Amino acid sequence: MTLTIDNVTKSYPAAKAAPRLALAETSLTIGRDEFVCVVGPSGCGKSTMLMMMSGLLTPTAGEVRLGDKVVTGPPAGLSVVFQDYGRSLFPWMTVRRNLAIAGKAARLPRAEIAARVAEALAAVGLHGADNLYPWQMSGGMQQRVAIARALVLRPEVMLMDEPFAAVDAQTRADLEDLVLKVRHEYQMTVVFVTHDIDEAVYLADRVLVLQANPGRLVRDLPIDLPRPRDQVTTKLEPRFAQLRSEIFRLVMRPADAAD
Ligand SMILES: Nc1ncnc2c1ncn2[C@@H]1O[C@H](COP(=O)(O)OP(=O)(O)OP(=O)(O)O)[C@@H](O)[C@H]1O
Repeated sequence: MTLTIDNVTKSYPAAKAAPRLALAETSLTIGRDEFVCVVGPSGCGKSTMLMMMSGLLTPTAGEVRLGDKVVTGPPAGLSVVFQDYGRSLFPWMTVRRNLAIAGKAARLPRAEIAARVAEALAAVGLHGADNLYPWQMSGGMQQRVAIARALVLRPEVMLMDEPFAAVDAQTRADLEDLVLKVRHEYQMTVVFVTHDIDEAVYLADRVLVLQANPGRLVRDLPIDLPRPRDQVTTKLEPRFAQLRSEIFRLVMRPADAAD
């Protein structure tokens, strides 16, 4: 399904000041099966854009569409994974129950939920972890559980908001490869917000660069690196370094610099 942002503006009300313009007049289309990373300095509206795609926030002007339907609340066929797995998983529930709850909310039959939970746990490499509690697992394992829970819905679109920002470098590299694998297996469109430019270049088919004050899209850059990707050889490619420098310059330049 195509995800469309059509001339979207978002401002937040402020108590004793003019509303804060978080994202200004932004338009873009994300095609089926694309992997799009969103980068930009802090406060440029990355999470705001993602939350409007998820239907958890409403645009002040313009519209978001999934397929030909305007997004007015959390749509079917779309899952979100947040950075803070500690808060998004229920610590008093086993892994199996944490995943099953997503299927119950979608009113799936019990047998279907059980099959999807097993499938999702196998997809993230946690086969056999059903009866553990989140607090018995490492941060990386908990984020795998959060990804598995998103997969239970077999989403067409997965939105990820800095999902690997809180884990160590090796775990992060493993999780990056995991997300490339499950994206392929579940044939999902992925929109992935990150502060890490290397991560964006490694994962994405396209990188969207935003700038702040107000948040706006300044570059939509195709990532022409060969697939399948590999943490060592891909990151040592001269083209990887060129793309990373181009994006770094865009992210770091002053917001009022001419295009
Ligand atoms: N609920 C809110 N109420 C008021 N202002 C908000 C709210 N959420 C975000 N903002 C403001 O909107 C702007 C964009 O915020 P947003 O979190 O989308 O940026 P971001 O690029 O994701 O930032 P970061 O990289 O630091 O997470 C910021 O100036 C932020 O302070």
